[in-house]
This record gives sequence, structure tokens and C-alpha cells, in this order.
Amino acid sequence: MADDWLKRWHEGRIGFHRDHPHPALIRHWPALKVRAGTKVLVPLCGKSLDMRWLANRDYPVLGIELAETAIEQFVAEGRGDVTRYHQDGFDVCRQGNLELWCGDFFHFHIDQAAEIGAFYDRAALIALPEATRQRYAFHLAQLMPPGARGLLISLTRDPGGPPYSVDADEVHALFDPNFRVTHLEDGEPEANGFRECVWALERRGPLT
Ligand SMILES: C[S@@+](CC[C@H](N)C(=O)[O-])C[C@H]1O[C@@H](n2cnc3c(N)ncnc32)[C@H](O)[C@@H]1O
Repeated sequence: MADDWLKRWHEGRIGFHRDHPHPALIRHWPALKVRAGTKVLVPLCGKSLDMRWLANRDYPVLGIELAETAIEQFVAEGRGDVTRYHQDGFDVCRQGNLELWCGDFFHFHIDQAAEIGAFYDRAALIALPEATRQRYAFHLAQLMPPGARGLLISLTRDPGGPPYSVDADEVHALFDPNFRVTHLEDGEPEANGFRECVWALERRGPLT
């Protein structure tokens, strides 16, 4: 699976990448009322411009991405000095208030997540096959402190993937145990039959 993603990046088969920040992020992030200055975790981040959108609005970003190519392209296409260092088994690239950790999201642990207080998932959950999605939802919950909010953009489609179809029942089954889940909108069906759905999630506290 990891090799498939690295191959995709190597060959430039990155149809999932968007040239502009995602409209649903722009529309819905402000309503989450995440305090400015809160660090936002972006799992499976690719070279998404959504990270710059967040960083430009005073949300420091910590992205995690398997493919070094994605991270190198991201910083090359950005502005500002780049600092590189190694931390806890990850190669980290920092540019301004963006830090991109190169490695496996499932190897990123709570002690590295201390400052994180929000998250943004566009095409991360839906990039993973079914069994791994359960692991993803659990791992994300482990990393988020009570009260942390995030935006999830999932997708439904005819069978196939990636991207995989993750319907509303599955979103609830995956996240209800640890998050308050609110459906925000369904996008228009696209020509390829994909349809995005937008969700707000809030990490529950121990007694909620
Ligand atoms: C469908 S792309 C979405 C990228 C980005 N979120 C966006 O919206 O453009 C999924 C990305 O996750 C990366 N990836 C897949 N499995 C991963 C893992 N276990 N840890 C970190 N990154 C992973 C892939 O290399 C790929 O760049």
C-alpha cells in the first residue's frame, strides 16, 4: 500500500491534488470556531494547498505524509526558508508555521502531538481501505485532546478505490464512539460519480 502511494507520487499520478484551497474548507472552517494559534493536524496531507490556507489564517499546521516527493514539492512551491531536521523517526521539513512530517501517520504518537488542538481531513480517511479506516479513526481519536474540533471531507462513489466510498453510516460507526459528529453538507455529484460529504467532528471528553 505504501509503495503504491510512493509510486503514484513518483509518476505524478496525483489526480486528487487540487490547485486551489477546498471550497468546503473555506466555507466551514470558520464556523468550527477553532481558536487562532491552535495547531492543526493534517493527516495524509499530500501537498495540499489547504495547509497554506490554514497557516495563512494563523493556524500552525502539522502535516503527515508518506511521500517525500510530496513534501519537497510542497515547500518548493511555497515561499520562505526551509528547515529540515529529524525527530522521533520522522524527517521534518519546516517552512514558516508549516511543519511536514515525512512518514507513516500510524507511527505518529500522542507524545509528539502535545500541541495539536484541531485537525483537517480531506481525502485521508477515504484514501484508506476499510480495515485501515477503523485504525485511522481510533488513532486520530488518540491524538486529539477533549474538545478538539476538525473538519472531515469524505466521499461516496460506486465500488472501487482509492478513493474509497465512505457513507454516512460508516462515518458515524467510525467516529461516534469518540467524537460528536455533525453532518454539514453533501456536495453536488461530480461527473465521475464521486460525491463529497462534509462533517464537523468534536473530540468527546472522558465523560461526554
Ligand atoms: C488521496 S491523497 C490526499 C492528499 C491530501 N489530503 C489532499 O487533499 O490532496 C492521500 C495521501 O496520503 C498519503 N498516505 C497514504 N497512506 C499514508 C500513511 N499511512 N501515512 C502518511 N501518509 C499516507 C499518500 O501518499 C497521499 O499523498
